[in-house]
Amino acid sequence: MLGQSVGRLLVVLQKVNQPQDLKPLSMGELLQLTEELRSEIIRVCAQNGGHLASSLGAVELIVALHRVFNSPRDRLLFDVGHQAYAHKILTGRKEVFHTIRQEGGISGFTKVSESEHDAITVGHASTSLANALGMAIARDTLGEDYHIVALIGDGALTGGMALAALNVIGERKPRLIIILNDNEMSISENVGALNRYFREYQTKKWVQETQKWGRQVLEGISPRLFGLVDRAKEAAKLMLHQENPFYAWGIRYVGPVDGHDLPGLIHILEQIKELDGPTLLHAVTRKGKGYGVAEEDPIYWHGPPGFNPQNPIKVSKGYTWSAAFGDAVTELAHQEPRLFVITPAMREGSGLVRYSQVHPERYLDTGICEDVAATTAAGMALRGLKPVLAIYSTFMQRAYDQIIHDIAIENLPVIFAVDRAGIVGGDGATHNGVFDIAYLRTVPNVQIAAPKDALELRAMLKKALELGGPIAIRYPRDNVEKAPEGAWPEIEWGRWEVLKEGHRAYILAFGKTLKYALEAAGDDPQVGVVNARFIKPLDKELLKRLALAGHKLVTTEDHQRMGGFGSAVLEALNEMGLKPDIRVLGLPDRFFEHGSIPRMHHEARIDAEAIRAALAEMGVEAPTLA
Ligand SMILES: CC(=O)c1sc(CCOP(=O)(O)OP(=O)(O)O)c(C)[n+]1Cc1cnc(C)nc1N
Ligand SMILES: [Mg+2]
Repeated sequence: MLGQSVGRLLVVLQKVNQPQDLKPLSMGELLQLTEELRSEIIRVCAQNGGHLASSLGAVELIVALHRVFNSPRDRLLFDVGHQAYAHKILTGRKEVFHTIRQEGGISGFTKVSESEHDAITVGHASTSLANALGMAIARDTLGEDYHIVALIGDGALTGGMALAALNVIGERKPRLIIILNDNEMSISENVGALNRYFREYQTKKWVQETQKWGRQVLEGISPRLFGLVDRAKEAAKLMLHQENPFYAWGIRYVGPVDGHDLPGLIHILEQIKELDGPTLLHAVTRKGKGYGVAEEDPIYWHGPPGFNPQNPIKVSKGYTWSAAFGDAVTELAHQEPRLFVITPAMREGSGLVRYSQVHPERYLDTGICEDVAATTAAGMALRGLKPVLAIYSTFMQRAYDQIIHDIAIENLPVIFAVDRAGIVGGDGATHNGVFDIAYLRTVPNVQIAAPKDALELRAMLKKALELGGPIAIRYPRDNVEKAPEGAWPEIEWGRWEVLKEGHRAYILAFGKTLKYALEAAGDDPQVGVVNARFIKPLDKELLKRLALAGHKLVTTEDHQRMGGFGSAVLEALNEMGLKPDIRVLGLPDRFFEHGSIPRMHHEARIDAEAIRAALAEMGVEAPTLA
């Protein structure tokens, strides 16, 4: 069942370019608009890929928000921002919506520099509430008057930033509205005590509704009896209300309401906008609403690649580094009973679905809270486990202090399986994993490695378990050749690998840029290639040997040049009093938006052409083709 939205004519949407165009529409037109928005979101996600299920589930909420409030005067904040496709269409970007996440196109998340209607720049979860708090304080301090509404998903609400912001909001009580978009899903099924509570609460709410029905029946029989039931109902409501966690946070709670009931949402938002202080509206939605396959499998359709909207079938992304990690750690856990894997809400993305099924007793999804995940790993390590924290490079930024304070100082045996290291493509600047070498290598005790293939990944994981201490093993968003099951090669820790000899120059590369190095060297006898698979510690012995032999050196990395691997090499050469001719290639000091990874690598000057240019600058010209 596809859902009625596919391929609709955009009759009402033709009349809507800006949010104020919603005001004169009839309820019938608004309802049709929701279907047309769904049709447009499906059409564009089919061609571009993107966050389909999340955006389909938030359509009514977004139409209601733009009907009731007045963006950009009123500030509408979207947590993570991946569910805001309808918002983008309704706020002057209808004509460019088809460029979303494409080279030079609009961002897949809300972005302040993209539109006055985008209140915050996002991509990482759980930031909307603190932003809303700050905006409310600014508004009130400056004596201004406008509404602030933050739409946050149940997954994003598992983030510590969000929960801590509630604590501050509930005490300061600024006038703001929080809409909890509760679809029981993060990317995977949502986790956590709050999530469980909401499920129970909804059941209790059903009981309340049943009581209401019962009251109407009783009213017909005996007003006295009705009075008893009414008092019982009030008591139940009080109990529910007091049990309601937002009550403890000092935040008015309204709900749960049907997040797809557009008239109901508009009505209740009209009421809530008049209230002072903080109000949380709990809206229950269905992820993927209106598109059958996405409703049935919101996990796959959370962020699918392109698809045929008339015949949407799942496509395999090929064998990825994430899958290689998942296979390796699933096998390793059979060999090492103390191994325990933690993911901060990225089970699918980190390749852990099978691991979580094979070793459920040694698997933890903490929800979207990388800080908690890291320190939980510390606690496990302190008491004898060997935790592996599977974490994206970009999201590990959320755990920086925990890595230093809770893990590195005591040199605890925690392995970081750092996925999506490097530029990631469609998700853009908020998701590029291009800072981890810089922010990790300055931390004492932390070691950093980057395997060239799935076999080296296995070798590094196994060796890291033996070595202990905090060890980050980083790998890119890419496909990789599958390693044979049961293959556990040895590796000489800290030693680089010469892949090709050269008599004048050597390229030092690792991870994704290794293929650029091999491409640049080709069969040029002048130029050698080193798999610099250990970033900390460097292989200073080999580095010294190359420098003393008078070789020119080029380093290249899919990471910020500042503070990256090349910086480490320069520091080491300086320490050793060596001054070879060297060029350090890496990402320049700016952000890279969404787009084609190879093209961005080319633009960043870290690819084969840039390597050859650097060699030529040092007098090592590529051999002219015979
Ligand atoms: C896009 C992205 O990177 C998403 S979307 C998402 C699930 C959000 O669930 P929520 O319930 O808030 O929304 P829903 O999809 O509408 O159900 C996660 C975990 N992530 C990855 C992620 C991980 N960790 C952090 C700090 N930020 C993000 N964005
Ligand atoms: Mg959700």
